[in-house]
Amino acid sequence: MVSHQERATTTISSYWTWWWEATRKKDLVNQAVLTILIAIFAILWYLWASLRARKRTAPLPPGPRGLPIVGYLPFLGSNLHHSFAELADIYGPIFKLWLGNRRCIVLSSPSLAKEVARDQDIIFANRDPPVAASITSYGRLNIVWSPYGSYWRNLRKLFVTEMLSDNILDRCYAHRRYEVRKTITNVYNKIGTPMDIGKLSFRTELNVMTRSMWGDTIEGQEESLTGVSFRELANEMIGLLGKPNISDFFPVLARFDIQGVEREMKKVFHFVDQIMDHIIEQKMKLNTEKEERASNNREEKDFLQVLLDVKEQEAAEKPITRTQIKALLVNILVGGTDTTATTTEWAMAEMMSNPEIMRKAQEELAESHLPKLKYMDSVMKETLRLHPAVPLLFPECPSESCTVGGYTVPKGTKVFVNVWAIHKDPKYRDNPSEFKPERFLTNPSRWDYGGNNFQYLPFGSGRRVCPGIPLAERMLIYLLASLLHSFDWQLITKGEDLDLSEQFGIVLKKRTPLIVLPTKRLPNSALYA
Ligand code: HEM
Repeated sequence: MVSHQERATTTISSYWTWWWEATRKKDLVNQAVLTILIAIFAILWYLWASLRARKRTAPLPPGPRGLPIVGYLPFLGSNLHHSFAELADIYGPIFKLWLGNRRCIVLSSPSLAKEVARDQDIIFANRDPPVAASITSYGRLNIVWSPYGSYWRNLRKLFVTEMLSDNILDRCYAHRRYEVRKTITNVYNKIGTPMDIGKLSFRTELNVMTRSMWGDTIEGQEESLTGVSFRELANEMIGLLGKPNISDFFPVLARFDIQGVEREMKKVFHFVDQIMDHIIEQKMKLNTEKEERASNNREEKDFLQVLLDVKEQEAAEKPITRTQIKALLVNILVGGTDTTATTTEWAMAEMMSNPEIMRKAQEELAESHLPKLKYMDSVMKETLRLHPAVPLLFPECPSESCTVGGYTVPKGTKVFVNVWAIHKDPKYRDNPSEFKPERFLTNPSRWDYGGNNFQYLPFGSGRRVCPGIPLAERMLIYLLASLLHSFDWQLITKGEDLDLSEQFGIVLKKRTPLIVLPTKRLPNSALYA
């Protein structure tokens, strides 16, 4: 029996012989016929192959149509995460829409979040910074906006090992303690006066962060330097980062800066940059003054000092420039303060609406110390479930076209993961709109912050998961526990229904600030000093 393969080989070789013969004998007719046949065959084969490939490519996800040029922008409400959740109810957990001339895809289920954050994490490890963020990151030189690659990896590693190791965080406890005690004394001195919890938390967390980063290098000097306090500048910067900007939806219009966001940010950032330079110079001056400073004594170093030491190591494998140091410091300040302050405000607001939960948390404080505050930990987890500080994470931008949930996601699409919607999906929890810390008490290891359980992602997941988790956890619990331990809190108008509505931005804020009245709780006034 002659096999198919043998038969095919015989056929090809007989054609080849014919072609060879025709060429040898210079039989031009046969030669031309053959060439045309081969060309036709090649074209047909190419068409057939590309048709098959096209058939195999998955379709784009479904989604609303929108208008020419502006896309779906005019139909979205001010709370983008709510609008996306409503569209997911209609089109399913993966849908596509155009925002201006940017194609966007929104994912709203744990399994889809897993596909991008774990199964295809390298493709989705890139981000697309808004114009304002490009300015505050000195052109993508910080951790959050730098492209995925060795620069990002080294910077993140430096941050995690030099600022976030358990050892260093425990050492920084003194800074947290100092700043939180300062806040408690201030509140005590103003007892009976209404307090804005968001502002109070922001001031405290900002001071904790700056103290951990550069100690008291410029304490009180920044205002005389720029005429504005660092707190006001940080606030303005965060406001501008969260402002919807036409330039981000229509990159071709970016150079016109129609809303002036870029101009405004450059103005604010000029002052921030000045302060950063001043801090670095002061630090370097202090170092030369204290020549015999125990430079090898890691115990004494703050984060800026560690970075300056890396900069000075000329032979360092991965040297760092002054601009990169500034980019990193600003990143940590912006990323670490508003998120923690806003979460503290939400936790207080939810507890003010649920006095029984507040009572249980205060009771636990009377009995246990910080590391053992299981109920308080559940309050924080539940707060971040209902009000995740970054509800759509930072949009990812796939580096190549790929398939997610059976649909094509083209390269360069903006991909949002609606964590807020996942957290409130009744498929995964009972009464999802109810504030109920008890749901985190049973099986707490199932609900860690590390992004391993795709039903709960307040800090994101995958390669670009928030590296600040250990610091955030400590800052959140310590401040909240201190406020509850030292004071009782009342709403200004007794029996008023607290407004718990949200305002979307780079951080998910409470629409109306939480203003409450503190009263003394501890028996001994000396405990407030
Ligand atoms: C309540 C507190 C916080 C929340 C809810 C939060 C949330 C997040 C989220 C959702 C991301 C994006 C993750 C992703 O895309 O998968 C992120 C990234 C980041 N966060 Fe946080 N964060 C908090 C506190 C902090 C703190 C205290 C710091 C620093 C001290 C910090 C520094 C960063 C940085 C540097 C990134 C960028 C990581 C990267 O791109 O590799 N965050 N955070």
